[in-house]
Amino acid sequence: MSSESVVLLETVNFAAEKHRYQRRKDAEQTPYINHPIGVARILSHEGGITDIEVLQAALLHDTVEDTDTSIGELQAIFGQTVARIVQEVTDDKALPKQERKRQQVEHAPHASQQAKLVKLADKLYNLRDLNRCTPTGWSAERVQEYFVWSAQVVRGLRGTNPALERHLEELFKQRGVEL
Ligand SMILES: Nc1nc2c(ncn2[C@@H]2O[C@H](COP(=O)(O)OP(=O)(O)O)[C@@H](OP(=O)(O)OP(=O)(O)O)[C@H]2O)c(=O)[nH]1
Ligand SMILES: [Mn+2]
Repeated sequence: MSSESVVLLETVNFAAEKHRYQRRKDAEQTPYINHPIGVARILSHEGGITDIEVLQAALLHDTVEDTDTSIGELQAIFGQTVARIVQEVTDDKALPKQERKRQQVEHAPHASQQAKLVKLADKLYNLRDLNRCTPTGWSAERVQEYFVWSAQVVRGLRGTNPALERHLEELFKQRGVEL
């Protein structure tokens, strides 16, 4: 087996252990790990991305935001580049939700190319997930608002990956949201 396959298995195993007790917000309570795996898979399968550190960061992208994982821990195990990409896509959960959402829009254009790729795939996965089913307790208005806010973030990520951006554009168009 190639050394990159070994690295990816170590990474997906780490993420699976960290997200072990988390579930998605859908009625079936899908295991949360399906999301980071799906984000990494969008990057490789649809985005044509082969940069191993980007794929690792995709697998780990919600560990710091949503589990007890620290950036230092990621740096020690997976190295500085992977840790830095995850840091760039991690929201500060100490901030009020509205401020967190505003900062994503503000920070998107200044992120590294690697972080922009992870962000694009994250949004693409979550928007497709919203089309698949509505999270428990979400109104149709809240779903539409998530599309409108996502378009504001994606606007700042443009010029990064044509294939992913084309898919996102189509999803916004279906919702009547201007990109
Ligand atoms: N569409 C969808 N999303 C779900 C589901 N379960 C969990 N999520 C997560 O919920 C987040 C979006 O919900 P919000 O209410 O806007 O945000 P919050 O959880 O941070 O408060 C996303 O976080 P994120 O990945 O960190 O992205 P971001 O939206 O914060 O950028 C997404 O991964 C689900 O069943 N469907
Ligand atoms: Mn995510």
